[in-house]
Amino acid sequence: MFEDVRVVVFCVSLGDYDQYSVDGNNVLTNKMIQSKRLFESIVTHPTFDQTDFLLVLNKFDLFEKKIADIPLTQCEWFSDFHPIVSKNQPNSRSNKNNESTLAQLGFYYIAVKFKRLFSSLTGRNLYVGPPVKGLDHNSVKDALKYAREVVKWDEEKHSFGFELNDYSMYSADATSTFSN
Ligand SMILES: Nc1nc2c(ncn2[C@@H]2O[C@H](COP(=O)(O)OP(=O)(O)OP(=O)(O)O)[C@@H](O)[C@H]2O)c(=O)[nH]1
Repeated sequence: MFEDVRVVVFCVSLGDYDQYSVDGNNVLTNKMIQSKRLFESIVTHPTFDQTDFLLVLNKFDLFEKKIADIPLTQCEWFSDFHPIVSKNQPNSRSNKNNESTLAQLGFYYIAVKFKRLFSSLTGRNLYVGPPVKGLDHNSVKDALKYAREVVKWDEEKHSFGFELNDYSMYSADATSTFSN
């Protein structure tokens, strides 16, 4: 842990929502819930009380395949995920009609979950990058580029002395799509 960190990049595997492993107390726990607990402990650490956080949701390729067969509600934290998906392409990975796929809706829902959690714990805004496919070099590059933008916005905020709007491309503003 370093004290001069400008932005903390917190990485979560989207495929963890139906995975379980034994936690520190020897209890079999959902891996997304484990990530949530780690997230809670890190974002509330006094070292980071002025630090921006960027959430990177990884393994989107696996998530696209998995969510077609295994409902997101498998994870207790996501029990209120009831998306309205077009009958024409409920699980499609293509997006020909500009309609969101189930995986995109799931991604967005998880991003909002983390954003609300972060804001309830810190009173600040969590940045969320675009979905990442870790095996795709360009996808990782885009996530890192986004992290640099967050640092740049933070510098501008301080030099101009005003609060920037939430530039996060998956901001919590459009949360009406989902119930909380
Ligand atoms: N398909 C896919 N594989 C990925 C992606 N990102 C990383 N991996 C692969 O995932 C493997 C390691 O990642 P994890 O299994 O998450 O590593 P870990 O956190 O040590 O493992 P767990 O604690 O078991 O989750 C490597 O084989 C990576 O190549 C991704 O976005 N998509």
